[in-house]
Amino acid sequence: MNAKQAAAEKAAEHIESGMTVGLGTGTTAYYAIHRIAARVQEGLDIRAVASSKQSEELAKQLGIPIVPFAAIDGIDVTIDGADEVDQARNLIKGGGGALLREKILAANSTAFIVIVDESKLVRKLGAFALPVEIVPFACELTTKQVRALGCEPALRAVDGRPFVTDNGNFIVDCDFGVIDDAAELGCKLHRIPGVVEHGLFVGMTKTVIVGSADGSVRYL
Ligand SMILES: O=C[C@H](O)[C@H](O)[C@H](O)COP(=O)(O)O
Repeated sequence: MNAKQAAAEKAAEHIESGMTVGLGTGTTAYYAIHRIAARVQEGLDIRAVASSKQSEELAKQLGIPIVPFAAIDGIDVTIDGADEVDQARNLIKGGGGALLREKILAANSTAFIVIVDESKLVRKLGAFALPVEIVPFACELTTKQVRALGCEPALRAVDGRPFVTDNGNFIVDCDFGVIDDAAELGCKLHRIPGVVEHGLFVGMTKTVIVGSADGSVRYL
């Protein structure tokens, strides 16, 4: 078992029958979805809402009952990965482009469990370029305002074309260097018209499960 799988499988133990479960996105959440699906096959009775089309497809293929966002009024537990985790459990997310739906799930969850391997742990956020989701029609103007906050934004592209999120938006990956005050930066980004959401998750989780290569896990 690898480190991501170890963290994911420990997180899946937190799910009980009757719960509404938020499914994250990415290579670590992938293992959680598989483990949850195995538990569903064993009789676990849950419904789930997915943070991306990719995770929704996977969950459906594996037999997890999926409901749309509009069908729920809250989530019991969301399990998701992260790109960086600092010592105060603040996160950078969005490496896979799913940050908007992920943040909505996290903000509406009683418990938000983050699953990572040791490589994601940092003293301060910022080595990973911060993903910021922006509206396509004002891409240049919005990016200019984001740049004025002190970063070098790069429009995310795939095969030479802008990457488009599940919500029809673009992502700019913003290198701010070390982020001293993530909450303040998050507020500044939210003030820019055209910014839909950013990948700073500040004070949103109390539970980070860190997996190690030997298959052991610890809670941060
Ligand atoms: O948009 C993607 C998400 O925020 C992912 O949870 C994050 O990028 C971590 O992904 P992975 O588990 O693949 O490293």
